[in-house]
Amino acid sequence: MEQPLLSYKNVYKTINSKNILKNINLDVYPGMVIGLLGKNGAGKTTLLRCALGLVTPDMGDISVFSEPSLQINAENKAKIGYVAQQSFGYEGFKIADALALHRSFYPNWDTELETKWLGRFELSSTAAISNLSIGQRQTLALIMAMAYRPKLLILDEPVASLDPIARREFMSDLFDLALDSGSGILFSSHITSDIERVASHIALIKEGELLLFDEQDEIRETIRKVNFTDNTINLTAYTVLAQNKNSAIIYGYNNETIDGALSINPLSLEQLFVELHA
Ligand SMILES: Nc1ncnc2c1ncn2[C@@H]1O[C@H](COP(=O)(O)OP(=O)(O)OP(=O)(O)O)[C@@H](O)[C@H]1O
Repeated sequence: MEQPLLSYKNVYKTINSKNILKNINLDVYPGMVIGLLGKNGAGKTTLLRCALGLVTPDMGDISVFSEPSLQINAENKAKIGYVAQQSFGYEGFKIADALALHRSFYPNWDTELETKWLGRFELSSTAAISNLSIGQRQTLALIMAMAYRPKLLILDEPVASLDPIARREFMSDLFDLALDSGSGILFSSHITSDIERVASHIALIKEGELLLFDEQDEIRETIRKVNFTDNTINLTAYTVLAQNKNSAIIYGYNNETIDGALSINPLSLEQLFVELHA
């Protein structure tokens, strides 16, 4: 059977007595583009940093290319692309020099892709990195992470500072990369429309818990908001993601009748996100 590129098994992390990650189980396989959606402080960055061995879990196992994440060898490290939420080195460099240095670490560097993206995002190779805007720095960081066609790409809010056109183009490239190179991509975002546009799978994290992880199509088709007056309604056939006196968010709905339901409505990803945080 195909091995996951990245696998979290029963992962817990506590920082300063606060439970930041609670029993995370998640597998990233080749071809998957997983959108990790969660509020500020939900644990997205911590989850991503655990995969890179930058944060050590208290319990559970994380493997990357079937190796423990805390002991990834150099060959496997070169197959991972990572763009952090902020921070970008190469201050004092021109774009061309920074790219030349970065490229020298990666034998599989795709120069054509580099040139195409520099052109597309209007980055001049003679520009000084210290003069770039935040969005331009983010774009360059993305080029640096993607041009060696990593097998596993981990992106922490990769497009937050990009304008809508750049975001759209970058997101579509991301999807192509996964399809062309059989890579797996795990990216965090608050922007539900971006996730809807490119993610094959959605992982929804709330207060350190993965509430939902599945194919986007499955989520779209089987998530419903059920309204009712009598909260003895029987929803045991479904995964209930949230419930109050008069409504519930259920998962696994297949167009059947639910006795006692006043209405059963589909939800967009944004509506689902809002409902789960109400
Ligand atoms: N090194 C740390 N020391 C103390 N608290 C931390 C540390 N790292 C993370 N946390 C806490 O863990 C929680 C999750 O943080 P994390 O950065 O993973 O969230 P996030 O979902 O990425 O948030 P955002 O969308 O705002 O980037 C937050 O409450 C944060 O304050």
